[in-house]
Amino acid sequence: MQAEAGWALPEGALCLLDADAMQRHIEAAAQALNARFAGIQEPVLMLVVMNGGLWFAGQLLGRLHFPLELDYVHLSRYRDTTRGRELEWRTLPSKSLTGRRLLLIDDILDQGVTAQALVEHCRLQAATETTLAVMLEKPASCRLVNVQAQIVACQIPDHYVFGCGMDLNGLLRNLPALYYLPEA
Ligand SMILES: O=P(O)(O)OC[C@H]1O[C@H](OP(=O)(O)OP(=O)(O)O)[C@H](O)[C@@H]1O
Ligand code: HPA
Repeated sequence: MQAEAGWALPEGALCLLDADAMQRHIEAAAQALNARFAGIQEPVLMLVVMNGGLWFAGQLLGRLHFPLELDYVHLSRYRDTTRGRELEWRTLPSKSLTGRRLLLIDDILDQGVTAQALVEHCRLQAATETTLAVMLEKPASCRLVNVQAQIVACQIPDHYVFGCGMDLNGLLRNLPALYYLPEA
């Protein structure tokens, strides 16, 4: 099966959301963020959760109309597999979070372990306020811990998804649409 010239999808891969649908969901999320931060004076510190949050953050950036600074954090649980394991902190933000209004940008809220650890880190660093924005949210029944996203671009069923910044065994993050393998 071929998504577009040059991209060979794995056998059995199905499209969950095409590129146009993804852009519509991202536009709606950008509008929700613009409404949430309308009129702020102090810049929001936007923290991209690498690697998966990079694509969503890139899609959002040109659509956000409030003052912001950009930084990133790198956490990893899946490490080129489709199963979450222990959380590894790879890179902490370079800017101080103390007293800052934070906007965390991640690709997906799945079991919630990554997001919960990050939100807790921000709380311990005495951030003034933390907003978690995710591109995709799986059903609450997937969560191992209690954590909520304030902005969700799109709700999806419980499949391992890839494309739009998310990998399948380390690859295919550059697909502009969202795919899944029914048996994975
Ligand atoms: O809700 P959870 O079950 O904790 O999973 C969500 C996290 O898992 C993925 O990161 P991953 O460990 O795959 O690293 P990556 O972003 O570099 O692919 C994804 O980008 C989220 O950060
Ligand atoms: N796809 C890609 N990365 C992920 C997923 C997923 O479904 N869940 C957690 N990290």
